[in-house]
Amino acid sequence: FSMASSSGSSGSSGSSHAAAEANTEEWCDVCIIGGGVSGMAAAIEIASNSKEEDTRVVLLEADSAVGGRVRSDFTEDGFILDRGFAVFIERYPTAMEILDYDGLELRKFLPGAKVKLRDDERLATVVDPLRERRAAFGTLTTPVAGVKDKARLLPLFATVLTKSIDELFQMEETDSLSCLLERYGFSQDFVDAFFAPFLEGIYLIPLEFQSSRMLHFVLKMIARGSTSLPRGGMQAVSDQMAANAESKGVEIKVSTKVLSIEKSGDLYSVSAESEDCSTRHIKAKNVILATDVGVAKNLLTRMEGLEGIGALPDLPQRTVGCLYYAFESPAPVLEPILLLNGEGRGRRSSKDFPINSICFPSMVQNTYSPKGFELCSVSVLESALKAYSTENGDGIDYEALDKAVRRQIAGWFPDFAAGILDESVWVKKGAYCIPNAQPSQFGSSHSANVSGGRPCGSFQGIGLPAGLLVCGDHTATATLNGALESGVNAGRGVLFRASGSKSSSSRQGSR
Ligand SMILES: Cc1cc2nc3c(=O)[nH]c(=O)nc-3n(C[C@H](O)[C@H](O)[C@H](O)COP(=O)(O)OP(=O)(O)OC[C@H]3O[C@@H](n4cnc5c(N)ncnc54)[C@H](O)[C@@H]3O)c2cc1C
Repeated sequence: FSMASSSGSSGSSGSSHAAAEANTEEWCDVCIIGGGVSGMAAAIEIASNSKEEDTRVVLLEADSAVGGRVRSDFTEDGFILDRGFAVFIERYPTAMEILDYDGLELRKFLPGAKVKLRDDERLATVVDPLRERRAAFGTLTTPVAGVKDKARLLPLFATVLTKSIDELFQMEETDSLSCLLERYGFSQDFVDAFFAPFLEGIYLIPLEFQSSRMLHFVLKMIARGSTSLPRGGMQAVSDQMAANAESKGVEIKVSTKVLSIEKSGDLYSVSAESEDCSTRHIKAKNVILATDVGVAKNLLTRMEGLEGIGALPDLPQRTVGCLYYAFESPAPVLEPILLLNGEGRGRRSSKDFPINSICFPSMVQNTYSPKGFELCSVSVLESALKAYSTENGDGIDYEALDKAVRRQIAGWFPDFAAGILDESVWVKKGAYCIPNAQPSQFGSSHSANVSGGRPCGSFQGIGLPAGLLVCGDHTATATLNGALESGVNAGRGVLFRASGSKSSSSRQGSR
């Protein structure tokens, strides 16, 4: 991450255990590597359902706090900066099972979006017909969509609402762009103005590289429920999971980076380096590898007998950027709604027009800014970030990107332009570039586009020894829900092994 003007976020209370004893050897039943939401879901599943009362579950997290890609920073002057713009999609089935929504104190976005169209100073409003009952269907998307496009929304919504998630994932797969243009017959103009900025903001990749399964899945989730932000930022999701796991006896050790896994007899030996550079060796009956796909591949490849994993093609990863601005109230848009750049090709996610979407998180959840101030979050996709990569190619020219972003926002809100262009009025609070934000969701043999999660006892088709399991969003869908369900799968895999039962109720396969 690269960021400015913010302090670190709070870690889990498990951090107190992180001070390593030098070169000690420990023992546990389950060692979980990675404290993102998938690893924590696995830990909770095991700790909640283990038949053995004294099952010892240890979770090792390389970073200084849990959460992985679901983290926030808290500035000293009272702003919450999620590490990349993210929303909480309430309808996710596994999130509904695992998380305490009341505890998150969610505040909802308005359904729909406001869209900046080319050559139109006003922002057009797109209303979700299913939840905004006051809107007559014909006026839903004016002026974003023509009459034919409005009519074509009906079969799309009928599909996502009448089919179950599993049925949607079983439909013939194509890329999302072909699906929208050819299967549903939408016009290119409507796709460019609405679907592209909306969906690409969620999946971080152009529609042609995105599975139609994900298109149907995300539309179903959004049509059926609300999107929202937690009171404590997205980090609250991770902190709640960590607290839940710890309350059930899981030991979370942060600042503990796993260097290797070895199999010795029936046990695994996990070596990890702590912050003070001491090494800890943990013997475990079971290991769950809950890191991102790149780290998982590296650790597995170095294990005896699994060297073949190294020859597998790397799963492409998607990068996303996010800029934050703080300014005195009022915000240019007073409703809690997402703003999309619907200006079309060449004027979205390009060098001169880098913005994909904008949000004022403080209008959704007022904890995101101190009283009297607002926060603006600007999402910038990979193609625009590339246009601002530094000469040596390993960084982003944030100063130039910031200028282009301000110019573009000022064009959207001419009445606020002077303040937006003035760095002392709209103060840049943070700039993030998140590489490996999401694994590819389409086009390779192990894309992350599987409902329920792939079998956790293998890595991209290569079987793993008993007791070694893999989870993470790269094994399901590249979403919070995918990560959670893959973690539950892996947890059940461990429980199944412990039970020694032959009758499979585990989720070694799909849920
Ligand atoms: C900016 C952004 C916005 C997003 N927005 C949304 C959204 O709106 N809706 C949605 O559904 N999804 C969204 N996602 C996707 C979602 O956040 C991820 O799919 C999910 O969080 C992945 O969780 P995970 O547990 O699989 O992996 P991770 O979160 O990557 O967790 C892996 C953990 O392993 C740790 N680790 C790595 N190496 C080691 C090691 N050697 N030893 C110990 N620990 C290690 C890492 O530090 C990390 O904590 C977004 C992602 C990003 C980046």
